[in-house]
Amino acid sequence: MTSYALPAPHQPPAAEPNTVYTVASGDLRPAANVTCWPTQEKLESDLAAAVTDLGWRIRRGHPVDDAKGHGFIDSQRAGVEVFKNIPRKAPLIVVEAVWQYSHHVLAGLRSHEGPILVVANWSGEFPGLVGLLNLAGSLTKAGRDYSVLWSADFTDDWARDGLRTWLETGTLTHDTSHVRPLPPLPEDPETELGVALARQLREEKAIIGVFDEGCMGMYNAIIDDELLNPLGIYKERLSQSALVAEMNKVSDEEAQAVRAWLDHAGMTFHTGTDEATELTDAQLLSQFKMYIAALRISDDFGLDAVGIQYQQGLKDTVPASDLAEGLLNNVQRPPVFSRDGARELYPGAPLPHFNEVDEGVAVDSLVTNRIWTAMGLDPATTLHDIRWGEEYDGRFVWVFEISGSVPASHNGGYHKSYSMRQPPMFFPLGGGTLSGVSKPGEIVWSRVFLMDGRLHVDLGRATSVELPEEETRRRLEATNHQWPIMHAVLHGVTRDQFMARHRANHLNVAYAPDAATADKALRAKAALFAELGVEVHLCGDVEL
Ligand SMILES: C[C@H](O)[C@@H](O)[C@@H](O)C(=O)CO
Repeated sequence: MTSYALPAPHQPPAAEPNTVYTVASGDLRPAANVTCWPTQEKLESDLAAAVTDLGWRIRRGHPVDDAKGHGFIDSQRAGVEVFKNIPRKAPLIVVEAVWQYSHHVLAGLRSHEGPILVVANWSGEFPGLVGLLNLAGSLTKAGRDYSVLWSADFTDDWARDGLRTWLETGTLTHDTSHVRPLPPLPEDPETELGVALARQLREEKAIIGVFDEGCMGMYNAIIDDELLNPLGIYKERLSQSALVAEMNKVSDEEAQAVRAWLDHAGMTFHTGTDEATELTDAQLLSQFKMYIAALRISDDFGLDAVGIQYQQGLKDTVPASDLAEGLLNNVQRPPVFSRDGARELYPGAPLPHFNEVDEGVAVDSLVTNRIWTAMGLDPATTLHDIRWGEEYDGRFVWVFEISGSVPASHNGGYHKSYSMRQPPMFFPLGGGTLSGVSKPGEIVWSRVFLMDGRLHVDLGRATSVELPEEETRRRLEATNHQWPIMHAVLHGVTRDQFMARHRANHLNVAYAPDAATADKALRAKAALFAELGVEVHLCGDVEL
């Protein structure tokens, strides 16, 4: 008999027959959880109706907290506790109408032994589809099997059939026949360029600056050094507090000069005076200080790309990082000098910025910057959230909409770009966006992701299309009108194929002047990644 205080083994409850358990992962920010809760309730009741009609019972795995005003799992700890009371082998549905932090549920999902389904409502109102895609990417990285499903309200046959299949078999497979492995590439100038740039990267190495790794539970967005370093890419781990310290050293005059440059370039700032709900001149001044500080620290550390987490910690300290991020990603941007004024920093070039410190985006932005620059193209690149989409005029047109900024060239220049206050529920201290409607044109889209312990990249082609002003407005109002939007038509990939395959909430986009050049740039990118040992997948109609 031991005298030690042995913990009593935990006994999860046994699964009940014909019962499906549900959990809902939320944001960390109470304002977001409370605001989004009615929409989540509606999705949960739609789903429950469908599950019940199929002859199953639904049981919520955790109660609604009346004092908090919502029923979301709002921290990793809360998730760990919830999963203690969920039968290990029961079928489990993660239900998401909102942007959620995957790490709230990842610990529980990793050790869950029953089938897992992640569902979201096909709606732009809140980033629920974005939440689903992040969890899918995170589970893929974790090597945990799961299925996914989406529907406007779970009354349609497609969703009900899918639900039935998952309930009966524990798995749901979608058509992903649009994905194929990279065939041998032709020996041409694009392949030569991709291979040469890959070798340069591996030999000469690059450094990405990461201001506080691991944003909003995005486990999929952290690439281990062991997988990153063989590409020639190394992380410089930086603290957001150093960024604030550096911001405090920037003078008001320097920040005002950035504002004056942008005013002169024709950018519109929608300002007011109420700090709580409007964009103010003071918020903007702080954002320009961040832009200057980020460049100075990047110069100090010799960075080739930089990412600012912002959404934890910094969101309670200074206004949004987005405006700085959009500026960094553009070729034409307000000049910034070293502290002694002697040198312009990164003159005439973007410093690729990866929003939300998504390291898959970091790798992608870095190589895109190099390929596009070498080809003499505009290297401005950005990530977008895969937010939502609907048919327009017989085509499925995606709403790609990142939560705050794109390089101005994507909007057709600063004179077509505007800045609006970030939504208070996510951004208590405000700050402006760098928004606009992405110009029509040919694009290459891509996503670097982790699967089976390896790096992969999906590559495809798309067209950014122009929609009538009224339809653009409708789409903005149906989502976040403050954020930059791209109307994207993917080449040879249906809505459901894309949703089924994509392993992240983000994708990268870069423009080319015409279709033939976009195909060439994609080819160079494929060659570069293949040379680096990244597994390349071509998605949809891709001309090699
Ligand atoms: C402000 C929100 O938290 C956003 O950051 C979120 O919707 C995302 O963009 C996730 O990619």
